[in-house]
Amino acid sequence: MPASNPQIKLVVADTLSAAKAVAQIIADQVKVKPNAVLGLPTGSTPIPVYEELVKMYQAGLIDFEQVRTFNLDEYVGLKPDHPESYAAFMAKHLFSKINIPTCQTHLLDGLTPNPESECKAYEDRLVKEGGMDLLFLGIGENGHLGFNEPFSQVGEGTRMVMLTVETRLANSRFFSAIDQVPTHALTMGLRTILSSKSIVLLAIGKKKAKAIKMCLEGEIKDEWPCSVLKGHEDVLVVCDGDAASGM
Ligand SMILES: N[C@@H]1[C@@H](O)[C@H](O)[C@@H](COP(=O)(O)O)O[C@@H]1O
Repeated sequence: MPASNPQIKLVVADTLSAAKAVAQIIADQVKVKPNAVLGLPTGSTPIPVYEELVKMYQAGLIDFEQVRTFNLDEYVGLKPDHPESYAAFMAKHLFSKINIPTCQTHLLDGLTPNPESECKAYEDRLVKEGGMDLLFLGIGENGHLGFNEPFSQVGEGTRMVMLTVETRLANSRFFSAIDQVPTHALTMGLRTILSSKSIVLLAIGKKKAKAIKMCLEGEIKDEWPCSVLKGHEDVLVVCDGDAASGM
């Protein structure tokens, strides 16, 4: 199925093959550049990719010793050991199972008393490390990238944002009730996302079909943050048939 924007490449595969394809892209990047800087997402979509990377590591097919990572986002107000913090998610699904030194994994501090300086320091650290070589993205049902909700601006960097009710509702499946879902988050901005040298986005399931359509087709629209990817020259979107069914 060709993408209407010739700059964005699209691959449609079954769910497991899609996750394996993304893991292979990450492994290939690390093979070419052992100290690659990777941008990483959370959510349910990346879990099979992280499982695949762990298997590759255990089989001696990938070495994370020199890799550096920057996570896309973090909830405000959750302690790093809260099971739904993104710090805990990354430790559980990836970092505790591979040989990456902790000092090379970067996450925004959701407990910071000064979000502005925390976000600026995060951007500065990313620049100091040479910027992202490869950013792996998931996507929200409303087209959010990281926590850049609809009407985020393309010029925005890492910052604190308020979450939409629909995002809190979508993510409430991980919490005991919607009022337990944080109202704010720290997130890389769309400008930060677009600064990555290459981007691979994985989308699985019918609920992502509209967002994927807006990502690949038509103009860049403020209501659909994912549509800004049309402005980047090296984006690969990997989908299952359901996520690609809107096109
Ligand atoms: N901040 C994250 C996003 O980075 C992620 O892409 C999205 C989709 O999650 P899932 O893969 O569970 O659908 O969820 C959260 O809101």
